[in-house]
Amino acid sequence: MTQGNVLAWLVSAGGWYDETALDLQDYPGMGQGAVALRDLEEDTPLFSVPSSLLLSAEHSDLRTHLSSADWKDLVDAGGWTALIMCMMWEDAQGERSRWYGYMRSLPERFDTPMFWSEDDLRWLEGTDIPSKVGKTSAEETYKTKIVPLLQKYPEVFTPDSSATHRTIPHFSVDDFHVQGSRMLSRSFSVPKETVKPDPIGDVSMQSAGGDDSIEEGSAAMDDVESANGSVTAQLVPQEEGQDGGPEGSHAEDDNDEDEDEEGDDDDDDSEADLEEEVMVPVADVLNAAYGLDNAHLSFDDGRCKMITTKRIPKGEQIYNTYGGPSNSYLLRRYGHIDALPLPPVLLKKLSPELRTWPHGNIADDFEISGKDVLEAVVADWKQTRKGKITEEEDQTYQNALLERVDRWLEASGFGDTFVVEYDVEEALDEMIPFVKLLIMDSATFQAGKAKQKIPKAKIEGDDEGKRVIRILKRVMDTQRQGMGSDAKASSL
Ligand SMILES: C[S@@+](CC[C@H](N)C(=O)[O-])C[C@H]1O[C@@H](n2cnc3c(N)ncnc32)[C@H](O)[C@@H]1O
Repeated sequence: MTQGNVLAWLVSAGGWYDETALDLQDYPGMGQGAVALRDLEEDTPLFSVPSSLLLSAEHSDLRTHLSSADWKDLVDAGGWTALIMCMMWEDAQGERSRWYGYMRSLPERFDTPMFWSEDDLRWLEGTDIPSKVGKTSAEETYKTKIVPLLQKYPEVFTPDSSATHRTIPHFSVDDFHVQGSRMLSRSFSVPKETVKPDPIGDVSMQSAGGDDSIEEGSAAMDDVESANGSVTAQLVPQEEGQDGGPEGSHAEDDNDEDEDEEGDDDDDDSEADLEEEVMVPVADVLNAAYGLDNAHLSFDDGRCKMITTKRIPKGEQIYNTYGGPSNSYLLRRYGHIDALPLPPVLLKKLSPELRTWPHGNIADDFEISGKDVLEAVVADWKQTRKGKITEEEDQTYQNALLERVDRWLEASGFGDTFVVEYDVEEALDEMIPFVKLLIMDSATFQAGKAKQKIPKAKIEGDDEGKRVIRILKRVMDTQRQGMGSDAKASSL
């Protein structure tokens, strides 16, 4: 089945779409997308998907084939492991799966860095992307959580003879990556009540997991309260830079940000406990580009409904929103970037050579780790001492810095990563006090500690101010050098 007739499948499975309003077609560089077949006014319903067709760990019948304990283990593996396993299983069910037509429409190949060669990945060095791809941790999850189940339940995990639509072997590690990537680039986060255990399927009551036991990742899509009170969902990150994915379970990385989406971080309980990661058939055929969204998915009356949010002239593409994330996020999860004309106010901030290609993504950012700042402070200190430092002095200095880092983490309300956007003010408001705290003399540090104070984000023209600027410049230079050397290495 092609994506074109996933619409026909939707109707046959109990969904609805307005065949006078939209169809699917290929868009160069984007894959398939939806096109308006006539002028569409704002608030025009395009299609609706009953909640029973949302593909979630709760809705899949897989759990009825495992013992309660094994299902619970799978769910407790965190993140999206259970859903990815269910997707592998549903795909291998062939015609027996309720989602057969949908599964057949999903891509098997992706352009995301997860599938790049080592050589190509070198182009990303100096960015935060390689550390977040998490291929190794995904494969570890596959080995420790998936393989034991495949071995224990060989009949359950034998593909049906009708499941011939795949080129990648069912239940292989490649399948795990493919389903994980499908999920990363297409899943929605919906209110948990939308995905109650299957209302029409034959899910048994033996699940040990139950609704609340599914660990959620932070949302791939954001749920917000719409004007009419229904809950809406976007294919987006909850907040900029908070990314990751199925990968605690599947693929992403081991860093803090991703722990959220992996569901490993239970501290952030409120959203996670209320939301469930699901695949919403057909809603995920819509592409997105910054500022072009003209339709939105909402949940109302037990159905997901795609509705236009603007007038869409006949022949125009119908876009959802992925929430306007940065290009690094887009590339990692979706395999593409937004390269739109940058507004003059941002262009002015770029160096002349960057202005020669005046395109980009206004949500772009990059991360500077506290460790990089620390290293710049140490390098600056060594330079001012002209290298005349004993090992003992070095140790004492580094220990003092660590105490200050602890103080920063306790008292500043900020973390140990600084996110720099086009508007650098916010990052500087965090980095300047951090650097000042690291370089201040011991008496001032102790006095500030006693008064529970953190330095202000203000630079004076005195020696301290000059030193702060020198250190920040060093941090930026180091970042830039990292990128330059990657490009050189890659072109060899
Ligand atoms: C939710 S799916 C949309 C349907 C997809 N085009 C397809 O053919 O299945 C998201 C994927 O569509 C593609 N895509 C979406 N928006 C895009 C854009 N603005 N530019 C390039 N590719 C885009 C990316 O491959 C992304 O991973």
